Amino acid sequence: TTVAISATASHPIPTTLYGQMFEDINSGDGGLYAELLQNRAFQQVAPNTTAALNAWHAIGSATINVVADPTPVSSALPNALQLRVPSSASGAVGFGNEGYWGIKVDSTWTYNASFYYRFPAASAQKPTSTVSLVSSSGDTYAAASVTLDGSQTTWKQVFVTLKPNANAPNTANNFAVTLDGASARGLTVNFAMFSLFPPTYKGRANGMRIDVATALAEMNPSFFRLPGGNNLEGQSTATRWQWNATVGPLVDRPGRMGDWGYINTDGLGLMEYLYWCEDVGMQPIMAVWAGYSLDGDSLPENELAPYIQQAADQIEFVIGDTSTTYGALRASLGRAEPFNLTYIEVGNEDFFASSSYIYRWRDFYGNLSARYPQLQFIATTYPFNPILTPTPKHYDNHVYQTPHWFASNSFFYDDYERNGTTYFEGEYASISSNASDLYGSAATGRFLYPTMAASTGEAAFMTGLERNADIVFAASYAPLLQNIASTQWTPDLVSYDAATVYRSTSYYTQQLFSVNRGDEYLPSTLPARNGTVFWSVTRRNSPSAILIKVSNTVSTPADLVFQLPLGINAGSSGTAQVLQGSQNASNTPSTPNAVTPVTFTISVGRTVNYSAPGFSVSVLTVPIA
Ligand SMILES: [NH3+][C@H]1C[C@H](O)[C@@H](O)[C@@H]1CO
Repeated sequence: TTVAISATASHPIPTTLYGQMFEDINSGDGGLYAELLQNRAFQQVAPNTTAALNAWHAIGSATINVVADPTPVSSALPNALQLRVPSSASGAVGFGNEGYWGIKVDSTWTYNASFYYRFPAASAQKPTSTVSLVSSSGDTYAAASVTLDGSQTTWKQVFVTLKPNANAPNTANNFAVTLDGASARGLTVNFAMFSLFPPTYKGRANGMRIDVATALAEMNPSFFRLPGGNNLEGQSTATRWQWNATVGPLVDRPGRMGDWGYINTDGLGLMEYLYWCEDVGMQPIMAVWAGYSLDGDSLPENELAPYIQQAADQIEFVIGDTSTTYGALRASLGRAEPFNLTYIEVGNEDFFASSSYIYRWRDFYGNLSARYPQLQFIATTYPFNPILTPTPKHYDNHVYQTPHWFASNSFFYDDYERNGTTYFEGEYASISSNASDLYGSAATGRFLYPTMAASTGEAAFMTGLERNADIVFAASYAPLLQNIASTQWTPDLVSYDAATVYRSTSYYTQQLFSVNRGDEYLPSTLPARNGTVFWSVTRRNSPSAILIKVSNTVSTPADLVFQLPLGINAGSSGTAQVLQGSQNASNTPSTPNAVTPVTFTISVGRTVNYSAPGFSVSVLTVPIA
């Protein structure tokens, strides 16, 4: 196939074209958010239940129980862990936390631990507690002593640093707090708001896990959609995500039952998201809750006002100057300067509640755009179905489909009317080989991890996003992250356990496109709409180059001859970065590097001759003078 490349760009590649969709779907707690202790503050649990002790266990003859403390550490955290030492105790007594399905012990790290304690009944005792990192088989990697003062009947926070003396061979390790039983007989001590942090990405306080954050940053993302997805919406109005519950001291954050079946600590809150965006160089695409929750309830129009106000307050917190109420709150939390914000997403997937969105959009958009005319608002129903007023300038399209669908819909946006509307392809992924059961199990075709069929299908679709980037301003694969020990949705772009990050074939696909996006689109001979090989050509300003992306979605190699535009001064060689594997090849925890990009030199003349291997994603870089 010969592909003639035009010298005249048709449209710029928006700087926002590639980014990330985030929500806590085992992606925040136990994932990107670096807190190592699970159920660290006994949030949203019923006292005196076994479930309240999730991830905690007693050590020695101690008994532990989650109690509703009569004088709680804060109104947000009513529960405490109560340790009772039997009168006959001897040896170590206390409790441990297993982390998020394990704790990585790294001897190069300094861990920061903290907790609150108080004695419900004053005691003359001043027992020494040992705070430690121990293997489940009893090896102590790090330990520090903290005296617990029996006269302390009100809450006192203590801090220790832990420096392991060795790397643990695996993640079967616990955080532990113990007393010497013999010297603590009969004592009762209450504890609250534990925390154990490793070093964080860019050293940010209350920040992100370095290895996961690094994998995400290495995609060169330009935006970060937050806080969801379904996890914005709540199973009910009462359990929706509320920005104001996620900012301020951790001890004041109540947490919430997330929409993926587990409690969110909200330690990763709005301010942490915004600092994260800055640390990586992304702009937020920030969602506001818009009156619909996943139980199917839409608020009636006459009840929207307080929620519109809460959304306005959320925006004020982000961009208000310090003379505003919530700009001042932000300043009081250490950040006087407003954050960068352009895009607001109004709700999530409101095609599930299109009829109420007619008034919900009208009122949320109407109020918020009047207050913040400089912001861009994104609607989440199907484009122009139903008709919304005022007419949205932007829509968020989502699609979960088969590899074949993606390869067959590379021209999805070519047929879109050019009427001033621009589109956010906010969630897309090849998730199953079974078109008639997309959301089924692995047994019926669901992908547990992306495969090369999935990734080349996505890449074919992405060449279409670049060709139509005059109306597509942003695109992101979803979901972004999963903890393989507790998964809510597959496949995901990046997977991890307590020790290791696994980059999928779709991760490398996203990375190849995002890192090599170029600045303007160069039209070229169109691929066949119903073909199997797809390409996109862009020009990059600095360093000056022509970038040719190719996806081959079938097993037979594709011989391509790219005719460089006349008048450009290409050198005699370029590079090819190629991700290639068999149809079902996949990077998994057992085969983490089955398919990784390789780079090699290609010869360049008036043409670039390239044979795209079967099931491959390629980026050809042709430097131009
Ligand atoms: N059902 C998907 C659509 C929703 O917006 C996300 O939360 C889910 C996983 O990406």
